[in-house]
Parts: sequence; C-alpha cells; structure tokens
Amino acid sequence: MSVAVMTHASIPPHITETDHVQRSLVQLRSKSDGLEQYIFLNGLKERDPSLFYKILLSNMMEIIPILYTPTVGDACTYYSQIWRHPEGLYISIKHKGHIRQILRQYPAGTNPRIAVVTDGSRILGLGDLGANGLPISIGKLDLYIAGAGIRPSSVIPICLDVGTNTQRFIDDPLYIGVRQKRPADPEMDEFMEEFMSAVSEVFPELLVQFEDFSTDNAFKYLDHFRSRYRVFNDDVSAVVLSGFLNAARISSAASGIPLTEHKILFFGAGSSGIGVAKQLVSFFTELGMNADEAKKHIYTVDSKGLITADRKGLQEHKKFFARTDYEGPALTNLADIVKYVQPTALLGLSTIGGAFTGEVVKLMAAMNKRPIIFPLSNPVSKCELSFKDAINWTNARVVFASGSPYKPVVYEGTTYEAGQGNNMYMFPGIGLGAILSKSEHITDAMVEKAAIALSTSLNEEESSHELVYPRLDRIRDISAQLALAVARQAHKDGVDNNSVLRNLNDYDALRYIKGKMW
Ligand SMILES: NC(=O)C1=CN([C@@H]2O[C@H](COP(=O)(O)OP(=O)(O)OC[C@H]3O[C@@H](n4cnc5c(N)ncnc54)[C@H](OP(=O)(O)O)[C@@H]3O)[C@@H](O)[C@H]2O)C=CC1
Ligand SMILES: CC(=O)C(=O)O
Ligand SMILES: [Mg+2]
Repeated sequence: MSVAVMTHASIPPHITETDHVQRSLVQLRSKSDGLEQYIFLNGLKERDPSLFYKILLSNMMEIIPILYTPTVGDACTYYSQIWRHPEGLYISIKHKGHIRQILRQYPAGTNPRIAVVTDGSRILGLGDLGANGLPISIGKLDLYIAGAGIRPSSVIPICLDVGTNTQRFIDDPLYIGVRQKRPADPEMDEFMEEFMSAVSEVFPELLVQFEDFSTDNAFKYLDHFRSRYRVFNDDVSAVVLSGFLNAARISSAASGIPLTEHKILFFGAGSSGIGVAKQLVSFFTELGMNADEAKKHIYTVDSKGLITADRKGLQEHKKFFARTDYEGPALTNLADIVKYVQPTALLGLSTIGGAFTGEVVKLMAAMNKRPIIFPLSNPVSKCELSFKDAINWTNARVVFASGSPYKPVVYEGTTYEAGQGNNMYMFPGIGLGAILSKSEHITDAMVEKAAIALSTSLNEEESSHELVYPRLDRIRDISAQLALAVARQAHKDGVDNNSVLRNLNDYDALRYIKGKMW
C-alpha cells in the first residue's frame, strides 16, 4: 500500500507521500554496499510497489545499475543467500509432464504480456548460476516497466530450474534450486517443447524473451521456436550495431575510412558475438555488399584464438565467420591477432575481465586515429577494459562503449563520458513495439530496424559530446521511437495485427505508442 492511501492511526502525522519518497532515497543511499541496496529495493517493491516504481521512474540513472548490471550480477551470485520472498515463477524440471497445470495456478485474471525466461546457464559473464538466475529476469522486466512503460502487472519473470553444472551450488545447503546436474539434450529439448507450448497456450498474448542461455541452447531454442511462437533472444540480438554505426561515423570522420571499409574484430564468439556479427553482415548487405563480401570485414576470436576454417571440430555457430584467408600457425594471443588483422574496431563479448591489456589498446591507438573499443561483457568484473584505462592508454582518442556503466573520466582537464552499449536500450522498445503491433513473431528485420532507430535517436547535445548511445534518462522517448520502427517493420514482414497502429502516420503513431505507456 502506498503512503498516499495509508490511513491507519499507526502512521505518524507528518509522513507524507513526498517526504516518504525522499526518506526512502535517503535510506537507500545510506547503504554503501550495492547488494544491500539491491536487498533494500527488493524489500521496498514487496512492501510498497507504487513507491518503488515512483522512485525507480524518477531516479533511473541511480537505480538501474542496482536492479540491473552491474549489481544484479551480485544479486544472482548470492540469490540463494539473500532470498526473502517468492518473486517470479520457477518452472522446474520436476514439473515436466505437467507444466500447463503449474502455469494455470498463476493468479487468475492476470494477463501477462512479456516473460523474460532464463535457465540460468550463462548469467551475464558469471557462468552457470542455475536457479540463482531469476534476478536477471526480474531486472530486465523492471527495465521494460521503467524504460517502455509496460504495466508491472503485465510482466512475468521466469526461471527454468533444470539443475546446474556448478558443483558448489549443488553442495550449498542454502541453494534454492533442484540439486542435480543439467539434463542431457533430449530431456532438455522435451522440457523446452512442453514449456513453450504450455506458456503460449496458458498466456496467449505472451511475448517470450530468452535470456542468458548458454551458447548452444541460445541458438538452438531461438531457431527452433521463433517461427512458432512470439519469441526472441535478447543476447543474440544485442545492441552493438547501433553504437557501432555512431562510433564508425566519429572514427571515419577522423580517419577518412568509409563505413564499408571498417574491419571489426570480435573478441568472444558466443551467442552474443556471433549474433551481433550477423546483424552487422545483414546491415552491410543493405548497403549493397553481398554476404561474402560483408563477412570479410569481420574477424572472430574464441578461447582458442583467431577462428579459422581449418580448425578441427569447429562448432557450427562459428563456421560462418571462420577465416579462410589466414595461413600460418594458430594465432592465440590477442595482441598478435590485432597486429595481423589491423582492426578499426575491437568488440569484447568474451566474459574475460581485463582482456584488453595496455599492449592491445595501445596497438589499437597506434593503428587508428580514433580506435573503436567496446568492451561489452558484464558485469564490471568481466568487462574487458575499464573506461579509465581506455582513456589513458589512447590519450582520450578512443570511441568507447561498455556493457556496464562507468563514471566519467577527466583527462588533461577535459571530462569524457563512457557510452553504455547494453541491450537495455533495445529490448524495452522491441517488446513494446511487438506488443502494440500485436506481432505474431519477432523477425531479424524488426530487431535491425530497432537498432537503426536507436543509432539515429541521438540528439544534438549527445552528438556534440560524441556519445554513441543516448542518455539513459531519455529511455522512454527512445523506446517509443524503437517501438514505432518495430511496428512498421512488423507490418512490412506481414506479422502485425493492429490495423489502428498500422494506419496512423508516424506523428500520430508515436502519440498512440506513448499514450499506451504506463
Ligand atoms: N552489453 C550487452 O548488451 C551484452 C553483453 N553480453 C555479455 O557478453 C558476454 C558473452 O555473452 P555470450 O556471447 O552469450 O557468452 P558465450 O558464453 O556464448 O560466449 C563467450 C565467448 O567468449 C569466448 N571466450 C571465453 N574465454 C575466452 C578467452 N580467454 N579468450 C577469448 N575468447 C574467450 C568463448 O570462447 P569458446 O567459444 O571457445 O568457449 C565464447 O566464444 C557476457 O559477459 C555477457 O554479459 C551479452 C549480451 C549483451
Ligand atoms: C546485457 C545482457 O543481456 C548480458 O550481459 O547478458
Ligand atoms: Mg543477457
């Protein structure tokens, strides 16, 4: 119950809604530890949801890094220890065979529209956290609410509790999940079939966002379900294309190298690295290149080094970008790979904190007037490069965006701001656009158009500061623009079902979208 409607005599006379917002913020700020702040906010949401959302909506820059990356990484790591009350849904492997019945127990009369579903197998860059992964789904949905105005009653965080391969959790007496190893593929595939069919039947209007599945399952289940259900995978569709386009503009202005001649080195070739690389190829093909030409601009690196086609036992998802033009001994050291490739852009989606060493960054700076360096792994402990080092090692010439936020850095009297290349800019708008256009599926083109809308959303002030992503406090406006782009593309792809939105001009469509925000 919010303070405004509290009438009980136990409420002191001088408690007003306005000062209670301030009081709650003071309480939050009195905690120096991020995890304690997370626990406080989590308790506030349980006690007084309307106060929680009021505080969230008016203090997004401060609160989002607690509910989301980086602090949500700690909340996941320690979720079994900090668990206080039920939130979200746990669908367990033990429910296999009767998942429909479990879902039907969800409170009657609610009509969830978006579920973020994780199986906890690759939470941020923290690995297999099993049932501790639920806060990532909760955090993403808080962003849908804050960033795109989705009603809190329309979201449903789900953790698929199928086991964990992290032995220390299985051995931990406080671990909240089932104490067993993850099932073999056939059993997991059956479980996922049953879950997707049940959840789509019980909640017919639901859009499902897969989140933080391990590489193979991320690709497999997206491919498997996307033409049958309303589903997308946030990690495969990460936010890099839009930031890269803005960064390339800045870098090209200094170097004269046109966009179509950039060379992009992906450090990390998992679900995100490969997903993002494919988006870039798709974008280059729209500029007139064929896919073979486009992929020549992209180099990928995994834990074994530069990915080349002659490598034995190469996983399926790595084959498309495997280089056929490298001859010589395997290149395993990143500095050697940078010397060989001479990239204009270095993107990190590897989960390896600090992997972009002084040597690597200085090489990038020696080769490029404005090197593009995006260390995108989350949370901060897994980020390949800190903003401070990036600025110092490049004499502030770097064009930078990281997955988790960094504070501004002062270098020789000038203050520089880090871009936050995080898919939090994308999924709220994609979800809103998909819901409002009532689209049956989320096509690649819808995601790509959202990325392009994001890249063109910078205002003059942001561009003049050479930002590559807009400021977070404009996220509502940005989400509306992305939702419009998504809805328009859904129509072109023949998957939308809302003729009202379809027939409005852009001005009225934006008003319509904003009018639907909570
Ligand atoms: N900023 C954002 O918006 C997003 C950020 N991310 C972040 O990206 C990271 C990766 O996610 P995801 O792609 O799903 O994870 P995956 O586990 O699918 O991929 C990780 C990749 O990094 C490679 N890798 C691991 N160790 C090394 C190493 N020592 N040297 C070089 N490469 C290495 C792996 O190699 P191998 O294949 O050989 O195992 C694999 O290709 C996570 O930290 C996640 O938080 C993800 C989505 C969005
Ligand atoms: C941001 C995100 O989705 C990730 O790091 O996995
Ligand atoms: Mg993710």
